[in-house]
Amino acid sequence: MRVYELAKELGLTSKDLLARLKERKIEAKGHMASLDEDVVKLFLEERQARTGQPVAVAGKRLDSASTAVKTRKPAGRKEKPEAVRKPAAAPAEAVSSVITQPAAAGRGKEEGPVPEKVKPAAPAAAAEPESAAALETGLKPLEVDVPITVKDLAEKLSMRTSDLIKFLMLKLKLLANINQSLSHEIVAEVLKAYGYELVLPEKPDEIVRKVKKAGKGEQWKGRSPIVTFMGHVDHGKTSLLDMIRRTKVAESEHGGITQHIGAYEVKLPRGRITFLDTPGHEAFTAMRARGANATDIVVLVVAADDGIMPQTIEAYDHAKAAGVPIIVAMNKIDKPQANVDRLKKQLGSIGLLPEDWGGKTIAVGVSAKTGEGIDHLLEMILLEAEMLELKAPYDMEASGVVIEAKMSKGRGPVATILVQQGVLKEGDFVIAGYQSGRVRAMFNDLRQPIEEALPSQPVEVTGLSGVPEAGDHFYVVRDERKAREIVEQKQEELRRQRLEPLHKNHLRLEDLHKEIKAGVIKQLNIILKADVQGSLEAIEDSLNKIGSSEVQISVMHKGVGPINSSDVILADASNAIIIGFHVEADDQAKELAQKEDIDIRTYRVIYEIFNDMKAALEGMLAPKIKKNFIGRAEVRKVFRLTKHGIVAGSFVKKGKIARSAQAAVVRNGEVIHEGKIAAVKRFKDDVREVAEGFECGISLVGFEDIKEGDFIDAFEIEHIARKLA
Ligand SMILES: Nc1nc2c(ncn2[C@@H]2O[C@H](COP(=O)(O)OP(=O)(O)OP(=O)(O)O)[C@@H](O)[C@H]2O)c(=O)[nH]1
Repeated sequence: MRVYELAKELGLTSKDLLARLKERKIEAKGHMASLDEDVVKLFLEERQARTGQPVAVAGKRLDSASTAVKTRKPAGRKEKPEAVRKPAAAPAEAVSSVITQPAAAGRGKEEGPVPEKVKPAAPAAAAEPESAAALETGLKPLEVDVPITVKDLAEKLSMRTSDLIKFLMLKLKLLANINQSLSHEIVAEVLKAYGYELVLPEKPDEIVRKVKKAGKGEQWKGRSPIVTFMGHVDHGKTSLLDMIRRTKVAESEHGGITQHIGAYEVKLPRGRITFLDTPGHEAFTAMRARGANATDIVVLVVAADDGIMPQTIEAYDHAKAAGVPIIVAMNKIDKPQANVDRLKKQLGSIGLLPEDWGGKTIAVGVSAKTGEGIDHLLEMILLEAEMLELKAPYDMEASGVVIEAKMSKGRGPVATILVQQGVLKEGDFVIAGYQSGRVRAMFNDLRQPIEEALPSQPVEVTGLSGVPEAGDHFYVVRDERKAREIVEQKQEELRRQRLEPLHKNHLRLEDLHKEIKAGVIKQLNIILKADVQGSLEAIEDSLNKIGSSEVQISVMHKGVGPINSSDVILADASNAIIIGFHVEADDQAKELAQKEDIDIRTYRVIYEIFNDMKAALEGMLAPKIKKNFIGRAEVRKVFRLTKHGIVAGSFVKKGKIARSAQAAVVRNGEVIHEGKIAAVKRFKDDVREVAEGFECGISLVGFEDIKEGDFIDAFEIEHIARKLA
């Protein structure tokens, strides 16, 4: 862990922390200096003594089995289900907080968990209590592979299916049929009511990975840094990568034009660098969300003639969320319009003040056209890499991540993979995502056949049974029979996942208090989108005032414009809530948010945001009103009728438009009006609602400025009972 990271964790500036280190005669050269694990532990323990905050570090791993320092992963909720994560720290309520149906919010503790007529019978396969954690909660562990259908769960609990359905309906307010599959959160809730604690069986992958986890006995050696370029469109990522490849790879002993495999290595006198050619920050975050942390350093490319643009900030936030060090490449300095000073000032304004201006960010002027500054940039990358002291175990079976994969006509499935640990050898049997196979041939980035690939080395492999996905993990399995078994089980798992269970993974404001109480989160992550820059600042200012020593709001990303899918992906990866002020989510984002279960809240008034967030943080009450989207109509023609005033001749594109609903008028992605619907008409008749695919006339109360091309979104307002702490 480095000085600035620990400082951030402790809520200090790097300068303050350096001063404290100095007081204790602990040597640290600057904010980038690496700290001894014992030092980190010391500071964290002191904090614990002071504040009671556990000795845990957000998002960072302290790699040592010996130290008592625990790791907390901010985005880890998805991978680690409540019940297995920490039964002792996540008691009853934490589990019950994750039920999808908002109606469940009104459930009180006083309601007994076991329905009157549904008496639990002894389960068929209850395991013996094995852990001290289990003893504390008084629940018996029961292994259930989730998702599981209602029918199978009933069988497991030796109860009648109809009784389980009744229980789900009465107690969890879930309507489920017997073939409905239930997510682990719901299963955990059911089990708890019957005196059991959900224990998930180990996944085949995990078993193998556990065996493969590098131990102390392994031989750890240095490895080269893996670098990703990110930035605004057209700022020159591809050109820079090309320039580096042309000048550096072609210069190397092999010469000639190189083959593009989505990643390549550059050899320099001081060391090697692996460049990943990912298509953008969304891919970067999507990979990270799947646990494929394939990047050590991000180079943020900003064109010096254009300056910082929305996607620059987006890329920066994605890199920041990943906790990856950032180097800025100020590109296109050959252009007469390039203004490096202006760019440095802008960088300062977003928290990336360059070193030569007194800041901490390495910012290098480059030109992908003339090659100026490229050597310096590479040098800086290597310098940063040295600070990171990147290491990997070598003498073990290889594992890593798939960068890209495709089906080749002549060669079958071809995957570019990045070895992260161990040495991959020709003939190794590998599992990659849902595919497996023996490595038939391997090629380096120059398309030369090789027999071995070392950590940090990108290679193209052939021989897999099918095409894996980018971000999939791969690993070598010695026992081929076992490997096939694992792949079969994984495919079965995939099949079950596709059953799309009723589930809930992400944080909703309503759950916040319980999560805080359970010690699961201490920070409410927010992604903020607004129609204008001024509002962003005002909202962030007011949000910053809410936090207490116990809980805080952290704005992970903010930007002007509609909520897009990149925001949703970031929210997914960082377990954030999205807040829109005078903006709506675009269709893609809405769909993705629904799929990933991301909470998107839109507001018209700043103090409502403030109030909701404050209430949420205090854990006093859930927001009282919830807007449920029910449909969208596109305005095709606007009429004026003598009796009814302005009527929007519309076509219902999605869902339905109901007379009783609340309406929002959306123009160019921005909400310009919200209010009641006055009437919905089919031809001349007033109707209660109009369904998808039909035309209708809509008039709104107190709003006549409707235009062709506007959208009218209909919402049903749901009142949710207040919950007290
Ligand atoms: N003059 C000048 N032009 C550059 C430089 N770098 C890139 N360009 C030009 O800028 C344009 C965009 O460059 P790309 O490399 O495609 O930009 P990109 O960031 O990869 O763009 P996307 O992949 O679309 O996100 C191209 O026309 C390049 O020729 C540079 O240093 N100087």
